[in-house]
Amino acid sequence: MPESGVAALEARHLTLSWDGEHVVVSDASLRLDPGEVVCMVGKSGCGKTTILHALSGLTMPREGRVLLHGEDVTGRPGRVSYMLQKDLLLPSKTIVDNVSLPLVVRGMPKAEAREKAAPLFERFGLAGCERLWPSQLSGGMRQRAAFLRTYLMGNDVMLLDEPFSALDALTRVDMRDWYCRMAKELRIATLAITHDVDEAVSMANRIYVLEGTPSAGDPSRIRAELRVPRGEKDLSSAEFALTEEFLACKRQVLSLLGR
Ligand SMILES: Nc1ncnc2c1ncn2[C@@H]1O[C@H](COP(=O)(O)OP(=O)(O)OP(=O)(O)O)[C@@H](O)[C@H]1O
Repeated sequence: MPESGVAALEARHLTLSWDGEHVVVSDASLRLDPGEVVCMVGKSGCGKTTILHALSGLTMPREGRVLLHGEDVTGRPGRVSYMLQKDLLLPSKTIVDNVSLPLVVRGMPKAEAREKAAPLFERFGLAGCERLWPSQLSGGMRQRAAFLRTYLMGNDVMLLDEPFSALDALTRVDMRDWYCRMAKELRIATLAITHDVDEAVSMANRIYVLEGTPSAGDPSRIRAELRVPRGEKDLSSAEFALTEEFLACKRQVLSLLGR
């Protein structure tokens, strides 16, 4: 159940447009509670990334507000952690310098930033990788480094744009499990965009389904908010994906998407 207290991140009645004229997303309200993983699915071009931009403060909504732990952060970037589709690690920096970059950019001396990042390497499955170059890591390890850098960027709210899409199928399954465990332990509230319905249902506590075709003048809105019936057993995402409950929920999402 959503917690009754203040949401980690809340969007109230967002109406979004790129040019101030054409509405891409209309009246979208959503919330993330501390420590929960929420996914957002919808057809290509329906406005998922547009919503993440507004939630991250990179763009100003035409209408509506964004609240971070109850504080109005509408149009104020740098308050939540936002990870783009590509890992974008800088090839000329070691992993420790890549992940501590957000702290250095904010003015922290390099040595102090490295010290702050160091204890998290183990938790992010990167122990021993501090001095390696991005090219020496596998795709999954690079993605872990990107998660750690994103985590150091802000606070306990992560916005992820298709975080696992560049990984091979098996690595993706492992990474979903790892991410969900790690996010639960660190109480990171996550909103992840994915095109993969299996991924959404296997990872999320809740799923927002978007509908609409803004390019055809039909602004997107949140069609449904589904609670994923994960049960009390604390199954990993891979284990949950083998249950009847998973299949029933997947059918429901696919039907809402018109498939
Ligand atoms: N920088 C931009 N300037 C103008 N229009 C944009 C910009 N970015 C996106 N759009 C338009 O806004 C609409 C929503 O795009 P958005 O990228 O948010 O969709 P999406 O659901 O994330 O798509 P996908 O799943 O393909 O990544 C599209 O019609 C797109 O062409």
